[in-house]
Amino acid sequence: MAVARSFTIRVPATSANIGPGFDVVGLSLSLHLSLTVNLTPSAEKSTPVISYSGEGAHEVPLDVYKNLTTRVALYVLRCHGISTFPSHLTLHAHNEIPFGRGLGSSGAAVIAGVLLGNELGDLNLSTERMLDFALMVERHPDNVTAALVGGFVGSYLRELGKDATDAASVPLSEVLPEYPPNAGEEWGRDPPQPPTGIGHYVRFSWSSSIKAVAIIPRFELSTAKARDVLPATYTRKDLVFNMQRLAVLTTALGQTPPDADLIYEAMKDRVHQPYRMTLVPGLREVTSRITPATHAGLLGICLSGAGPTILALATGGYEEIAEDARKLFAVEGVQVDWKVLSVCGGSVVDRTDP
Ligand SMILES: Nc1ncnc2c1ncn2[C@@H]1O[C@H](COP(=O)(O)OP(=O)(O)O)[C@@H](O)[C@H]1O
Ligand SMILES: N[C@@H](CCOP(=O)(O)O)C(=O)O
Repeated sequence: MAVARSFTIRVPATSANIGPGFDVVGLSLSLHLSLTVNLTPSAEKSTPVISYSGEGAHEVPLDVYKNLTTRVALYVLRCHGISTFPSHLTLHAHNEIPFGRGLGSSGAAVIAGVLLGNELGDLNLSTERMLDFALMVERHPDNVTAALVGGFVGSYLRELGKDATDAASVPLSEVLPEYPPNAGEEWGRDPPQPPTGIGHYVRFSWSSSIKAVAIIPRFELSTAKARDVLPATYTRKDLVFNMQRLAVLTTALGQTPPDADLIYEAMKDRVHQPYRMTLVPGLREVTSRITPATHAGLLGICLSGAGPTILALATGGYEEIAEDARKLFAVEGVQVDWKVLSVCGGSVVDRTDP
């Protein structure tokens, strides 16, 4: 019988897009989802026990077949021929990442699940392979890549051949079935294996003088809903507008001292933010009225991920930026909380001997 062991998994929050980099760039930020995992292998079968504290505690399912993290872990295990969780598994999640605010809570839950599956199955998967698994669930690479590898990261999805495209396009319900097999039965169909090498990434430099002020409205906006408002096609003018800015931004945020004139303009976007204005009252006012001219220290300001959080990148003046954003949101009837965050490292697994 395997020996008892425990380990922890720590995954950061992320802010995706940073203005023009829709579905391309992400930043890992200093709020974390932490899992403490204990295993006391035993011949007796038992269902894993999950406990949970922090953000989302009142709404997150504690059933392993419904919880996003454990469903992803089970998907990874099943793809390696392991159809159940080990017996006597207890899992405590402590979460600092608010749900549905554009700070990558679901991406963090998915990465935590991939890391959990990798550890429980002793699979020794490479970072690239773990990314493949994450991308079968969260199908835009910006959050999951930044959450896994950390820092300021750009990524693309490889163009897949027909078979690999079909494999990567199976419905989420087949990747993550929400039900266990009946007692004594096996799972039905084999889970869809991720194609190899779906996502590719590069880490950009990040100036350590820059902090991120997250202004977090007290309402949730699901990423799915915020993607539904986006158009299917764009004009060449709008695409060129974004590509010009993104090319400059990825280098400008690594320079010390950062150039506010360059960055403020380079964080503008025409691909997602204009369409999401209707979903985030106050977005237009906050992003247009808080500028380097009105707020010393501000470099640029944008919607964080799919929103509703607004991310201000700055070298100082954090409280003034956040409090003025709070007042602008209040005019629209939106209450907010705010935090000053640092760009941090990626996910960490800490194995401790019992
Ligand atoms: N730690 C977690 N454990 C389980 N499910 C989670 C966790 N974090 C997020 N989720 C799920 O992801 C949903 C939020 O995802 P999404 O709409 O993409 O917003 P965002 O990723 O911007 O926070 C939550 O409502 C919840 O269902
Ligand atoms: N590129 C995605 C990013 C979604 O990030 P989230 O943190 O809101 O889940 C998008 O803009 O839809």
